[in-house]
Amino acid sequence: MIGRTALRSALRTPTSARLFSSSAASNRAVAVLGASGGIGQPLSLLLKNDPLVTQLRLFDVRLAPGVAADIGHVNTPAVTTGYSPDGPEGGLEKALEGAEVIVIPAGVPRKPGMTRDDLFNTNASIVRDLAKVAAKVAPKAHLCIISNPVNSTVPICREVFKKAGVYDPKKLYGVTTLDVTRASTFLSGISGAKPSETIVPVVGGHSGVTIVPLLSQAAQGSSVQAGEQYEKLVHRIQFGGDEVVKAKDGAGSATLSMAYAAAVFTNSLLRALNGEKGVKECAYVESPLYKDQGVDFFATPVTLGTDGVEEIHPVGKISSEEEKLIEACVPELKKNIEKGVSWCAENP
Ligand SMILES: NC(=O)c1ccc[n+]([C@@H]2O[C@H](COP(=O)([O-])OP(=O)(O)OC[C@H]3O[C@@H](n4cnc5c(N)ncnc54)[C@H](O)[C@@H]3O)[C@@H](O)[C@H]2O)c1
Ligand SMILES: O=C(O)C[C@H](O)C(=O)O
Repeated sequence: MIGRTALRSALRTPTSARLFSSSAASNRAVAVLGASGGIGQPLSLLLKNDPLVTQLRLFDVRLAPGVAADIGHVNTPAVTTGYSPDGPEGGLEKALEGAEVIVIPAGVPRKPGMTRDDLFNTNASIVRDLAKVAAKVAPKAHLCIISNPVNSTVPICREVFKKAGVYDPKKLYGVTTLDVTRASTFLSGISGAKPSETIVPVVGGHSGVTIVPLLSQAAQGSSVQAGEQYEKLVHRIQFGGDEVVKAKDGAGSATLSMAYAAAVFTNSLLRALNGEKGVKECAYVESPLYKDQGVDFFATPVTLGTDGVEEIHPVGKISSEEEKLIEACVPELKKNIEKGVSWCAENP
């Protein structure tokens, strides 16, 4: 039987070095907007367990003080406060005061038969309104966008921040870590290698054909045979979200794996902000790589530093199959980005 001390230490010991890697402690205030939702709750719990988070501000239009009261009883250092629009703690503005990292999973999820773009009409205004307050109260914060359609909601945030005169392209990220997580899981299921050692860069955007896994760059990529096995794996990575939506049968989309992925991304960002060198994650950021084709945002591996995006890495050497995947990705991504930008112009 495990003793109390051993149990306590096991509970505190990272189960995944990747998830809970830490570096020098600093004061870091992280806000989660949409904190009571399917992603927001487990994400907030994981962030409460991240030693780099010193203040955790949870905002939602419902239930956030309750979620914060619950999570606040976990005996880790992050001071946790819940904020609702008309609560005594103050609303969104109060939640964002002094926030350095803002993670946004607010918005509606898909149901079977829907595309992520079908969420645009509802989520565009939710994200725009949250971004407006962030631009006013925490203009220097790093903004990590989870709300779908990410391909469009990230450009919407850029437009809001530009209009407020506070846009810094180094501090705006679409969180695509779940695609990388899935690619690692699915490829390791085939190769037999440990998932933690199976690193697959995933580039492009975050929906269907805009998700481009670069299996040729993974050490285990050669364990996948060209042809049907390769195509099935690519399809599974590109449409992994649909797999979960179907399995949940009307009750939403990926929440737990997304919370994990966002916690990984946030921890990487915090480590970089704290001065750790060489922290790299794939993220959907404003990028020069495909701008000549009208695509302002593109996910590739990005080195993070004390000011956010430090270096955007190119796609690198890819196979002819991957070239075709990028050819399919670019026009779709362009459409999604333009949709966000023009909607913002019409709905400032
Ligand atoms: N980027 C990704 O890889 C990824 C993965 C999974 C889900 N998502 C997206 O994340 C979003 C959230 O998914 P979910 O499953 O958590 O949904 P959910 O419905 O369970 O939770 C959303 C939460 O947002 C809150 N909310 C709505 N409007 C708000 C506002 N104006 N301010 C603050 N909070 C508000 C709701 O009250 C709710 O608690 C969806 O758009 C989904 O498509 C993205
Ligand atoms: O599929 C969805 O709608 C949610 C998310 O984008 C995902 O990839 O799981």
